[in-house]
Amino acid sequence: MTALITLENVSKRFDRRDGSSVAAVDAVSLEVRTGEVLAVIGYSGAGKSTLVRLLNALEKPTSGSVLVGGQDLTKLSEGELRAARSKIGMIFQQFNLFRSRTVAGNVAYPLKVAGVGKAERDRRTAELLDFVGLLDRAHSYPEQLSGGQKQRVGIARALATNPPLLLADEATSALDPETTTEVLSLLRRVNAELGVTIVVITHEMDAVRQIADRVAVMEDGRLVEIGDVYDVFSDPRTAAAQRFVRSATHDRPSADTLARLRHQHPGRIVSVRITDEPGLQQRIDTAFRTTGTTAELVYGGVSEIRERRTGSLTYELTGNVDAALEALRADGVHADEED
Ligand SMILES: Nc1ncnc2c1ncn2[C@@H]1O[C@H](COP(=O)(O)OP(=O)(O)OP(=O)(O)O)[C@@H](O)[C@H]1O
Repeated sequence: MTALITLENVSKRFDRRDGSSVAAVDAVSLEVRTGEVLAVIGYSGAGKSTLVRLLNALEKPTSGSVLVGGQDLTKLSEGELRAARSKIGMIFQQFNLFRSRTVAGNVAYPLKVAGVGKAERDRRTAELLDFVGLLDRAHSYPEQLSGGQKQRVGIARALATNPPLLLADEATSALDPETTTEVLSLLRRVNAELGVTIVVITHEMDAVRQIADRVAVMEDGRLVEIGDVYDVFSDPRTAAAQRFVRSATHDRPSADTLARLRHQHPGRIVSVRITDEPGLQQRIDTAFRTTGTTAELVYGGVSEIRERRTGSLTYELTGNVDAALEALRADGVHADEED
C-alpha cells in the first residue's frame, strides 16, 4: 500500500515565556496509507493538534519533513501551500460553520473560493447534501440544526472540492454517543464509497474502535505505538495504549469490582485474553481440566472490532492454579493473575 502522507523524524518545538522550549511533536516518523482510516489518540497535551497542524501545513516543523502526496510541505512557497491545503479537507469539534450562510451556502463556499461556476456549484452542493442526508435542510441555517446535523454539513463542506484526504480533529467530541456513532458511520462511508483517506484525531477510544483501520498512540509529543486497531486493542504493548484500551473496553474488572470479587471468591482471580483464534475456549478448558483446576467464571466481556472477536474472561481458580497458568501460557494463551 502506498503512503499518502509520510512524516520523517518530525519535531515541532515551541518556545515558552520562561525561555525554555517544549517539543509538542518529538521525532515522529509515520506513514498514513492511501485509503485507510488512521486514528491518532492521546491525552490532552500529547501533541495531536500540533500534528494535525503539521499535516495541513498550518505549522512548519522545527526539523524533519512532511510529505503529502509526494510533496514536501516544508519546501513549498505560500502560494503552493494554499494549493496543497485545498487538497486536504478538515472537520472540527466546534463545526466552524458560517452562521450567516445557509447549509447549502456553507457547502458551496469552498467551491466559490475555487472559482467553480454557479451551475456546477449548485449541482455539486446538492450531490453532497444528498450524500450526507441533508438535502431537505439546504435552506436552513446552522443554528436550526442539531450537533450531528451540523457536523454532517461540515463533512459535506470538507468534501466539496474532492480532497483525497480528510482530517477530523476531535470531530465527535462535542456530540452524544448516539450522534457520535451516526457521524462515525458517515465518515466510514466517506472512506469506503468515496475512497477518501481519513486521519481522525481523538481522545475517545470508543470512536477509534468504531472507525479506524489503524491507530497511533501519542504521549508527550512522541509516537509510542502504532498498529492495526484490532492488534492494539487486543494486545496493547505500551502503558499509554493499555490505559486507553482499558478506558474503552470494560472486559477487565476495575479495582472496585476486583475488591468485591475477592471478597466473594476466595480462590485466585485470573483474567484470560480472548482473541479470534479458533478453538481458544477448548484450549482454556483443557488447561484447567488436565491440571485438575476448578474454574468459575466471575467476570468478562467479549465483543468485536473490525468483525474480529476480542475480550477477556476472568475466572476464580482453585486447585493446582500454578500448573494451570503454566499450561495456558505454554499453549500461547495470555493469562494474567489480577493483583
Ligand atoms: N503555539 C504554542 N505555543 C506554545 N506551546 C504550545 C503551542 N501549541 C502547543 N503547545 C504545547 O505543546 C504541547 C502539545 O499540545 P497539543 O495542543 O498539540 O496537544 P493535544 O494532544 O492536541 O492536546 P489537546 O487535546 O488538549 O488539544 C502542549 O504542551 C502545549 O502546551
